[in-house]
Amino acid sequence: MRTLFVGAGATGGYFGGRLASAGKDVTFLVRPGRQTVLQQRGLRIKSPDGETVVHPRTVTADTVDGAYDLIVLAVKSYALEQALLDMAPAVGPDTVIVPLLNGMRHVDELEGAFGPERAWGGVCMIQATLDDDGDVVQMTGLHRIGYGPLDGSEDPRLPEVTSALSGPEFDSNPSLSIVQDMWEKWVFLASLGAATTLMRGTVGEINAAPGGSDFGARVAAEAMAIAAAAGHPPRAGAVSLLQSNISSTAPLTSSMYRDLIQGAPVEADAILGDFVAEAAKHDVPVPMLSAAYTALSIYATNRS
Ligand SMILES: NC(=O)C1=CN([C@@H]2O[C@H](COP(=O)(O)OP(=O)(O)OC[C@H]3O[C@@H](n4cnc5c(N)ncnc54)[C@H](OP(=O)(O)O)[C@@H]3O)[C@@H](O)[C@H]2O)C=CC1
Ligand SMILES: CC(C)(CO)C(=O)C(=O)O
Repeated sequence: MRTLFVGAGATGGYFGGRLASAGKDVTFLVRPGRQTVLQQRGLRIKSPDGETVVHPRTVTADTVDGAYDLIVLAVKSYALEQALLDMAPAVGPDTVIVPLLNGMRHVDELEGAFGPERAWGGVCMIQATLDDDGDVVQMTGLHRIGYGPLDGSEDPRLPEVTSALSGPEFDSNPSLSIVQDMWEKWVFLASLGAATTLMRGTVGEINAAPGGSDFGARVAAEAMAIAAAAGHPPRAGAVSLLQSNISSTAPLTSSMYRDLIQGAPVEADAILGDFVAEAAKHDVPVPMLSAAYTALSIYATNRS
């Protein structure tokens, strides 16, 4: 399958780079600055297991070369609007689009732009970032991608998409319950994101501080209550994953926390703003999550 990754940052660069390295037909839609870095240094992935470099095919918005079978969307929520315009020439009648963004708002935007027959759901679990050289750094051994049709149907394109997104180097999961998977990921990330950004520390640091473990447990309980009220109560596996991570003593972070401490833009509206709004819709009290959203909104205003 001719596959286009939109964005070659931490997530797109990691999963697309691994697939390119495994010989899959992968192209990256990038902006000119990123294209120069990839041309000069290659796409380097630094992981706990070592370093890999690939020299992938890239296009920019003005050189998109026709329709792709599969598009993996890997930009931040605040870059979505422009990315949807830039990728439009790559969308054909049978294109499948798999987003890796956190939150849920991009689902409506994708369906609105390209139709429900092309917009699928997607999630990724990884802790990754770009370093000062523009190399992708995978910080832990976690690397999993999930995808599937939003209506949970056995779409005939699923086996081919699965094959296109499967490489030897990461876990790849086709799913017939992708909306539930995305909600569970949202609960997980909103909890980790709210806790780490409000407390300005890693999960391990929070749990080592007085009151920290109680705080983490309250944040997680609020997040699970929102999902339950919205009709997506986390399943047992998701509950235990969240509970074990939020009470961890390890230096776990979230992409939003890493962005915050680097002074970069944060996805506060898409990850916490929409989540808090969902709570209000269902009259679920969420004082901890609201406080985290307020704090991030102040940060966002002050940096603009
Ligand atoms: N990092 C992580 O550990 C995880 C992140 N996520 C989620 O994945 C999503 C992507 O995050 P992440 O990969 O970390 O973000 P990054 O900022 O690392 O990468 C995003 C990339 O998108 C590129 N981009 C933005 N607009 C366009 C455009 N119009 N055309 C082409 N490229 C564009 C940026 O390029 P440029 O260099 O030009 O700015 C940047 O390299 C987010 O929603 C995040 O929450 C999910 C799980 C884990
Ligand atoms: C919580 C985590 C690390 C899981 O992939 C994540 O999605 C993020 O930090 O954006």
